[in-house]
Amino acid sequence: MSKITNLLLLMDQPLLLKSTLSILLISLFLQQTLADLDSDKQALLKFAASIPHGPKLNWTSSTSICTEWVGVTCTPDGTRVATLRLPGVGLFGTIPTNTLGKLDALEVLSLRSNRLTVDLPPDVSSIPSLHSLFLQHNNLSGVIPTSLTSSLRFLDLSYNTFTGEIPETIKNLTQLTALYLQNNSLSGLIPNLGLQKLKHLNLSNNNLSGPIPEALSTFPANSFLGNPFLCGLPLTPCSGTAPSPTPISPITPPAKPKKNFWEKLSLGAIIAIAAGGGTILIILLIILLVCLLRRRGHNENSAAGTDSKGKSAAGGGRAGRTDKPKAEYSSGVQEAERNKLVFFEGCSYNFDLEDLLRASAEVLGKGSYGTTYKAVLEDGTTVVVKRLKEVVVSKKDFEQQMEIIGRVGQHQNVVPLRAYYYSKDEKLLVYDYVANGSVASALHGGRVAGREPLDWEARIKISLGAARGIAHIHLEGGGKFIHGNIKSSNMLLSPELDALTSEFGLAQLMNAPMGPIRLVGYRAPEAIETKKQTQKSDVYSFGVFLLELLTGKAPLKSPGRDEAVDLPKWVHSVVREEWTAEVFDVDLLRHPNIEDEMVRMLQIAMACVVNTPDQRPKMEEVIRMIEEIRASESDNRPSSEERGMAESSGTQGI
Ligand SMILES: Nc1ncnc2c1ncn2[C@@H]1O[C@H](COP(=O)(O)OP(=O)(O)OP(=O)(O)O)[C@@H](O)[C@H]1O
Repeated sequence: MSKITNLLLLMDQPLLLKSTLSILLISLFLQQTLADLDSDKQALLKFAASIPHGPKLNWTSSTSICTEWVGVTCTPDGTRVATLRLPGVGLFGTIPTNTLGKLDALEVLSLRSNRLTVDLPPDVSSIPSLHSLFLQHNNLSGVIPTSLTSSLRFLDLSYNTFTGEIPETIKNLTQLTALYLQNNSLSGLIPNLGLQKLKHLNLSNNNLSGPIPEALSTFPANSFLGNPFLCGLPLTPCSGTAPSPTPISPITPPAKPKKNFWEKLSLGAIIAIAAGGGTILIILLIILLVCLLRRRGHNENSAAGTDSKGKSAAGGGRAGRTDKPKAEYSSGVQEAERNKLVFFEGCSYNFDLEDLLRASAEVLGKGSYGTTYKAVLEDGTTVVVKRLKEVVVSKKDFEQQMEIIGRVGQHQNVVPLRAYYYSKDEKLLVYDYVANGSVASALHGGRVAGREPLDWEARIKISLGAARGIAHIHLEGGGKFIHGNIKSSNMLLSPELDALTSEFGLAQLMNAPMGPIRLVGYRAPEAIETKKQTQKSDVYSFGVFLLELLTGKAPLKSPGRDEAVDLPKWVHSVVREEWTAEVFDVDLLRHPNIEDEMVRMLQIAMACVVNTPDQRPKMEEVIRMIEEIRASESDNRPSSEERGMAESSGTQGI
């Protein structure tokens, strides 16, 4: 406010005075921001000096906090520390007060998988801007602080030894989407958390008791398992005799058996068993030690780069955390760059590269631009990781392209790119995982259990969603931006059958900017000829996609299929004489009164695949034409409810 007043006052001053004062203000502002960053730096240096840690922490007062310090990233303007991620860096002992708590612009704090003990200082849990706090897998004890900052969206205190009750103040964390408190020693009742945004909850393996609040009954049972005295949905109903949660009437322990096995044995027998057992134990310990040493040797080799790329899943990562398979895509990630996963703004994921590399990964497919994996992280978060091959552009160009893709991805019909990683040897893209699969698998995947063919309404909805996604990419990407890879396996489906277009903007990064030869079925003739794609060639590919939806035929060769069909050519040949029903997917012909709409859609598709690029419609026109069909669909035909039983077998989506 005072700055604004100062500026207003300036308006009445002579020009020289104005400029002098402006410079003064700017320099004051700069001094302030430098002071803020310096105070963050001092707080972190004090933190590092007060807590024993491993050799990974390379923080020194002479190096740049924002660009050189391990685990630190700054705000985009470089004036404050925004995230601090120090997983598994050997932090040992108590989190010192008056250190991290001073980072009052901190948004993400991850100190997980260290050996932190004693309690969590309230000045850390109450940092005002903190939205994600990861302290899992430590030895933190004491009670959970009541002063948790209200901006928290993600709180993970699991695998510690916190005691006492879950603080009632958690109810005030209205932004909270994930709460992980499993594997602690928490007791007492679960507070009635009416948190609207809470999507992930795990309170398992504690000593919680009493009824599960109704607001939490929709979470799965494994959110609560391992608390012997919890009851109510989703666990077993509470009986009238459920033990009281308060310590006033302690739970009666079950009656002991009269005489146990050991009591029945003589002293001599016990000594003999103990001696034998001791020997076995020593042998087991030696075997375990040998295994550990061998495994360690293997890991060191991997870190030194002797592990070959392409192994399906190599052994685990850091010492002490060797139980998880390591994702294949981790092989080209350099040790020094492990914290350089670049997230886009607005992304609610809270993991770092370490997490991603430790995720269990399953190959979804090997596409033209690389291999695609489904990665499940330790906290259950599932994402898709695309490992790009043959990227030819410079790091700067790559980052610029990512910037556009990240920005353009913000649309309901586009699968957003959430993060990327770039190094000399490895380029990874992280997308949301879309569990419903692609239009390709819905159309050509056969009758997998519970999956019905897509009906006409679903296909119109998919066409419209896909068209809207592509139009958005064309518009928002800045005039000449193209999708470049339109095909049915890149059109994913939401549970409501909204089409989500994915993998756009990658052709520009690759060796063959025109895209792979196997995409030829979707490729516009001029794009094949000139090896150059345009928005008009995207329209052509979209036309082929529409023909695929109408005919049920795949324009690409796929496993188990001998021939790919040149759809535009085939449709031309069939309809040359007259528009004929033979073109349409037999699964569609079961539905009455839709021929007219299908023919109109066929006309749109054929307009998109005309040979002359300039004669093809723009995507906005395509949207308008499909919307008209959709409007007439609701005018002319009975609703699904009215069709009722007659069609019930054919109207489900997937
Ligand atoms: N975000 C996602 N969620 C769920 N499945 C996905 C996601 N992205 C891709 N897939 C699926 O993973 C599989 C492999 O994808 P990939 O992109 O590697 O191959 P492709 O689509 O056949 O080829 P291309 O690289 O040319 O796009 C495809 O079946 C695709 O539908």
